[in-house]
Amino acid sequence: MSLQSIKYQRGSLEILDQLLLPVVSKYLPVRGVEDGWKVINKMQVRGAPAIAIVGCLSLAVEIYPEEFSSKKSLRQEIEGKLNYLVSARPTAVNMKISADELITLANELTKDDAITVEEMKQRFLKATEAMLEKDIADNRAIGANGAKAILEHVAEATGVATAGPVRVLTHCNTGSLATAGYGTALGVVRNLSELGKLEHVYCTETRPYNQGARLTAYELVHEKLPATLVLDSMVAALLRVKNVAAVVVGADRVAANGDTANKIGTYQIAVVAKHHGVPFYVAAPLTSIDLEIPSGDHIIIEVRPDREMTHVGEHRIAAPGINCWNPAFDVTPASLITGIITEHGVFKPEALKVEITKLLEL
Ligand SMILES: CSC[C@H]1O[C@H](OP(=O)(O)O)[C@H](O)[C@@H]1O
Repeated sequence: MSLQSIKYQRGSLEILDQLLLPVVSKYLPVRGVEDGWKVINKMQVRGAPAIAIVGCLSLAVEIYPEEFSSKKSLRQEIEGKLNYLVSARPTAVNMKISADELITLANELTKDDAITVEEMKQRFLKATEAMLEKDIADNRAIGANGAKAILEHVAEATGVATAGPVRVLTHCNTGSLATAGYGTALGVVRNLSELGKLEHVYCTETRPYNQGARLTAYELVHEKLPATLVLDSMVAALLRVKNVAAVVVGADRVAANGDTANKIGTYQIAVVAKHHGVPFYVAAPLTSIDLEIPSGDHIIIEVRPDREMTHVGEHRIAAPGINCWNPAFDVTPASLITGIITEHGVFKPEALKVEITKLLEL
């Protein structure tokens, strides 16, 4: 059984079909952009960073064997196909940010008379391929920064010099199955474990797609981490009786003021964490932070098919004819977020825009 969500070599891309996990581990070929759009839209691959990487690599495998008559035609192909891929799922910003960066690269190479059309294609392929290793490196940095921040917060809150092993709660799936590897919020959990500082991790089932029950639990059991699955409805009771030291979740789009769109259910977990005085952290690479939108009010929330709620596989679990509301995400206001964990450090929401702007100007 594999935890590798993406398998790529130049000219070939496969994704682990996450709709079949954890029962069946099956890889699907992605032969081009149309396949890429479909596997993202159907959530056969999901997770903000993985969406961007699979989307961009689907274009890489499509143009790899092609000959282009001019740099202009290659640039037009790159721009048109990347903008199409952005439409596969609207909430996560990673695909949009990656598309904009690669289109900027294509424009720069088009203008550079010293670059041939074949050299331009090779430079584009290398730029998309670099996303894989960069994502893993970013996630390892997020893991280390997040574990340090949580342990420091707990030490200060409990008046000890060094915090002992801690219990944490996470939501949805933010691990190797949502990224190129190691994960964001689950990367923080992995780093705590590597430090010998993970007493226990609780993961929510995360209805209706069940990313927690099917994917996060799968990753945690696979790595033999001390973990317990809880229902989404159990979070308040869990925080009241189980001495959870911190909550750490992922992000699909963080606005400039720190408001964060993440899997549906995140907002209510943040409210419950506030009530119980439990610090609430968001783990997000810079590729999930959208400084172009001022607040979470501007984030488009994807609404998915009713069937995801009314059925588990082919088995109907809801009364025929009932209306459904199935937003895939909600927005947690910055006021409920203790810190935003990035590969460059952990930032207070109110400091995010200034700090990220400084980083981007470097
Ligand atoms: C590092 S994954 C970020 C984010 O993506 C997941 O959503 P989905 O499974 O619908 O793609 C979830 O919101 C994770 O927190």
